[in-house]
Amino acid sequence: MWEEITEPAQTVPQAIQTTRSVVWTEELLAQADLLCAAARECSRRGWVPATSGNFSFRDAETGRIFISASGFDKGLITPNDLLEIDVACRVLAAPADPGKGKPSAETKLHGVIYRDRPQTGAIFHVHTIWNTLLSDRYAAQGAVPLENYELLKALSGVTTHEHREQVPILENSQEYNGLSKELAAALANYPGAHGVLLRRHGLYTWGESIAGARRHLEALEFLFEVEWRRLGSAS
Ligand SMILES: CSCCC(=O)C(=O)COP(=O)(O)O
Ligand SMILES: [Zn+2]
Repeated sequence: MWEEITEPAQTVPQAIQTTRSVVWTEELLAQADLLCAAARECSRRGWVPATSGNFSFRDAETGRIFISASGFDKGLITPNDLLEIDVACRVLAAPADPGKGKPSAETKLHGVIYRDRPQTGAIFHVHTIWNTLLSDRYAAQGAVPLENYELLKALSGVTTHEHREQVPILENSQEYNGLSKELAAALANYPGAHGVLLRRHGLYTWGESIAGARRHLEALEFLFEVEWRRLGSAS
């Protein structure tokens, strides 16, 4: 485990006016624990280096959304590092620790996915070597094609390896209003997609539950590595 480093975040989201701390029910806290365990596992696998990555879940019963705070080591995340937001990405409640009072810089992207994929129960964002390389390699084509792999069946709704999964690629940007519109367009243009890549940045994937999002993440990252190695051995 890395020692905690308390450097300030490089990207500073909007200032937050919040007067209350997150109120956890037993059921929500169990989900928060699951999300944080998955995020820490991503860190152990080297998928969220140097404070990158962000994670959220939406409770199916209440519609309440919780997202990771910005700019800290996600390998150390606990439920105390989650903020509650509404569908418009306004902060409703924050951790008591003022250093954790800002939601992910990429909160708006989570909001677009929850809005435009209404069945979504969790969203994971990771920066891996394979997704970063492939997002650049296929940028001109606009999407990474993954086809005829057995592990495609780990993606919800896919029942055969004879499937062509397209993972759309967006140009990276620090301007999140514009990027949100690009993301909404990609979700509309690729209705079957289980993830979206930001070029030279990372992957967003989601699922109907935390376990579903985690399964999609593992499958896509496995397939990205296979695809990159296949391209290398083919040239
Ligand atoms: C050093 S990572 C740069 C920001 C980023 O891409 C990311 O995934 C983490 O941002 P957050 O505000 O969610 O910590
Ligand atoms: Zn990122």
